[in-house]
Formats: sequence, structure tokens, C-alpha cells
Amino acid sequence: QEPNYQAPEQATATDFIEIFETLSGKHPGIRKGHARGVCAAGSFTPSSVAQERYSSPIFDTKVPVVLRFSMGGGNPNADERAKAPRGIGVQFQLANGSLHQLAGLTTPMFAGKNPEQFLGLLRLNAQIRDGEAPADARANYFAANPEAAGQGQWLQQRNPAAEYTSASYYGIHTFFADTATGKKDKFRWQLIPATGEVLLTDEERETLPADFLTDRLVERINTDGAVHYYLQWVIGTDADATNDPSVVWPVEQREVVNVGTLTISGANGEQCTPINFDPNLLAQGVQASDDPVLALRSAAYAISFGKRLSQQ
Ligand code: HEM
Repeated sequence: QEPNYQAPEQATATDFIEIFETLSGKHPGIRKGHARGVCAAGSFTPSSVAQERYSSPIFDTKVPVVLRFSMGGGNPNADERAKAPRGIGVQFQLANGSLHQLAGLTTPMFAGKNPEQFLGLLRLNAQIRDGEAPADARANYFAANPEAAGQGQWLQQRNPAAEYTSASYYGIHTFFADTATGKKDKFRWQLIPATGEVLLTDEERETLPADFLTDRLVERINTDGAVHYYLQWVIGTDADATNDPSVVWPVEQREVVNVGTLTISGANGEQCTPINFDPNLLAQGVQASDDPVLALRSAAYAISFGKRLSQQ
């Protein structure tokens, strides 16, 4: 039978949990995605611009945050020198007792316009690895599913960041925020390191060990005391897609609102271990868009969380 290199018609959360295990093996008690990572903690200080413009309690006052930096994929020993996506999870612990969460990547786009395209790519990667499909099947897949190709191209075009704290992170999906005047802003969030992006040199990519990011994170905080990121909301126009995470908005031509500063002052503890960084856990005043990838994530994270807590 001819192998099928097309995107599947359907993609469920369980399909993803299965393909992550096929690609990365069974790792009981560990996250099924972004398996390798490190906790961090700090605070979020809202900007006065955000306080005036938005009604959400996210911006009421300075709040504690718990974070996790990670390598994409289900391998708990993932090579940190790889030109692969990295992630950040952030939990804002609001004064009113509610939570707000972010989970973003170091790429400004996702590998697919919908879960089906992403699942098809992951399944094909497994087939190619196992010799069940020729390596050039990926080019055929991208010809039929061009939206799945952009993230890999973007990653190949640059070295990964030198530290977890010298990378920008992107929310990728579209969200909506209630303004103080009763309107809605359509936005995508991004976290920009205050001291700028720093990438690995080619030499470092050859000489560093496969695990260096946690050491560098701990050293950075010990040396500098704290690390700062600007949390920015890029405001979309009617021209910008709300439901397609493979498309990057033209940020240079858009209004960018500095909504606050994220400060990281500790790392390598256990604070993030009990957290499921579900990106649909949003504080009052912020809503998810109709992005089908965002919608699917909650179920996948819940399955992974349940398995992790029950040592599966
Ligand atoms: C169909 C699409 C996706 C699936 C099936 C998926 C699945 C998963 C799973 C199962 C986990 C582990 C969750 C846990 O055990 O706590 C995870 C973690 C993560 N994902 Fe996704 N994901 C998808 C898309 C995305 C996208 C679009 C982003 C970024 C915008 C993203 C960012 C992250 C991050 C940062 C983590 C690590 C969270 C942590 O540190 O606990 N994922 N993903």
C-alpha cells in the first residue's frame, strides 16, 4: 500500500499524545510535550498604559509569576543546541485569586494552520525516521501543506538563542482584550528580552554540551540578580488572521503596546512542577480566538497533565 503523505482529515488530542510517544518514547511522569525544561519565578509589573487601556485585572497591580522554560518535543534529554522550538510557560497569580497563563514559543509562527496539518507533519517525521517514507516525502507534504513549512524554515535560518533569557517568545495565537471603553482589541502577545536577543555562535553550537541552558539561566540570575522581559501586545487590524497560527502578522506596521515588565528572579526550583500551563486559562477581560490549534491545546495538555501526575 502507498503511504499517505497528506494531512489527516481529523486530529484529536489523543492522536498527538500518541505521536509524541512514537517520536520520543515513553517517559512516565514527564510532560508529553516540552519534556525537558526548568522552573523559574518572579513578578509581573503592569504598565500604566495597560492599566488605562484595558479592564482586565491582570493589570491591577504587581503580581507573582511562576514560569517554565522548555525545549519543544517529548524528549526529556533533548539537545539544547538544536535549531528547534523552545517554549515558555507563565502563570500570573492575580491578587483577586484568579490566574492568567501564557504558553508560547521562540518562533513567531506555528507549523500548521490547523491541528491536522501539524499532526500530518509529525506522523511523516516518524515515518521518515523509521524508513517507512523517503526523506523527500517531506517536500511533497510541504507542497500540499505550505502552511506547515514556515516554522521549520524560520528555525533553520538562525542559530537558537544563547540563553533562555536572551530569546523572544511569541504567543502565536490571537486573543481579544476588553478595553476600558467597552471595545475589544485583537492582539497577539510577545515577550522581548530587555537586554536584546543574543544567539549562539556557530562555535558555541559545536563546543557546548547538549545541556547548558539551565546552568546559564542560574548563572545569569546569580550574576544579574534579575532578568527583565517586556510583555507586548501587537494589535491586529481587520486584515490580520485570527484563526491561522501559521501566519505572522506584519508587526512593524502594527501598533505595539507595552503592557508590562516580566521579571525573573529565581530559577531551578520546583514551583512549576504542579502547573498545567494550559494557554486557555485566561483572566477576566481576555478571551481566546477561534484558532483551532489553540482550541485543541487544552485537551492535549490535560491528558498530558493527568498522565504525568499518575506516573504514566
Ligand atoms: C496541536 C498543537 C499542540 C499540541 C498537541 C501541543 C501539545 C503539548 C503538550 C501535550 C504539552 C505538555 C503539557 C503538560 O504536560 O503540561 C505541551 C507543552 C507546551 N506547549 Fe504545546 N502543543 C501544541 C501547540 C503549541 C503551540 C502553538 C505553542 C505555542 C504558541 C505551544 C507551547 C507549549 C509550551 C510552551 C509548552 C510547555 C509548557 C510547560 O512548560 O509546562 N504548544 N504542548
